[in-house]
Amino acid sequence: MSLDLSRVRFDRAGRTIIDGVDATLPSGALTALVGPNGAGKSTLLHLIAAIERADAGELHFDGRSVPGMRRRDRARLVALAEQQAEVDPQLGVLAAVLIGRTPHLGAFAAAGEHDRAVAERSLEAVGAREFAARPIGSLSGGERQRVTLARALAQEPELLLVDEPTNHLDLAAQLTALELLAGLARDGLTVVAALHDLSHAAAYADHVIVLSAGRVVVAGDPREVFTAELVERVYGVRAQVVEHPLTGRPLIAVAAPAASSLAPAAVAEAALTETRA
Ligand SMILES: Nc1ncnc2c1ncn2[C@@H]1O[C@H](COP(=O)(O)OP(=O)(O)OP(=O)(O)O)[C@@H](O)[C@H]1O
Repeated sequence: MSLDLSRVRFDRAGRTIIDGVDATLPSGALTALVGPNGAGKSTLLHLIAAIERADAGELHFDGRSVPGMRRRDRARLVALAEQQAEVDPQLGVLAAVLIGRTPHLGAFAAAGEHDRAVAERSLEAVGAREFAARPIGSLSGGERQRVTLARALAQEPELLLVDEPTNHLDLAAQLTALELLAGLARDGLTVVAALHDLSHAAAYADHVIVLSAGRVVVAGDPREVFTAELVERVYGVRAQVVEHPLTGRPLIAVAAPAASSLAPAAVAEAALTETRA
């Protein structure tokens, strides 16, 4: 079982934003989607969730076409947690998480005891149970981020997509969120997370996909993918990959390049040129 993307292309405003992406994301694993700003990470998550429709190509999960599914079936299969989720600030946290149960409710049926229990369990999992009775609008950015993830978990999906799950979180909360995602993957959930911190991706992901300018530069085991040369080429920074003194995982140390460095657009083009070569 896997999530398979084949020649996926997406154009917007006369530009090709996702440019022929081929990728196989293993199921029951945490895949990190990394790449510079504007590489297409969020767009790719939107295409996988079928919030946006690809202009070409195919997306299959476990052999089933995700965009081709009935909306309700898809909502049971895939959940997307992203920061920009619009929620009424007056809405209580538990009620907001219960929205995640919608695909599991019968037509016109209200959430029942089971749904409430799932919502509470989801809040518990992200360490946000104590906020259950508060209005969403009263939470800090990091607290809200956790509630967004809880809502996606309450959906009980097979495929969980998370856009920048560590954003707004303090150091300990970042690690807790990543541990949670890695733990869910170990329990069988297929998790795809767009991440900016390459060391986080190296420490927690089973599989990594490096995107640049809408194309896959390289994909595979993070211990093999993250080389200094790759990081320098894709991000235009100086890099060294060393062993993390506490965990033994790869730690990607970066520094600004000399003043004569390439401009970001040239870096993206250089990354892809080398890939094609
Ligand atoms: N509605 C739109 N109209 C025009 N261009 C868009 C639109 N949505 C996204 N883009 C462009 O598509 C590209 C990819 O955007 P996307 O948000 O997927 O990148 P990202 O890798 O998630 O970036 P970031 O790390 O900054 O969040 C960017 O250049 C962006 O400006």
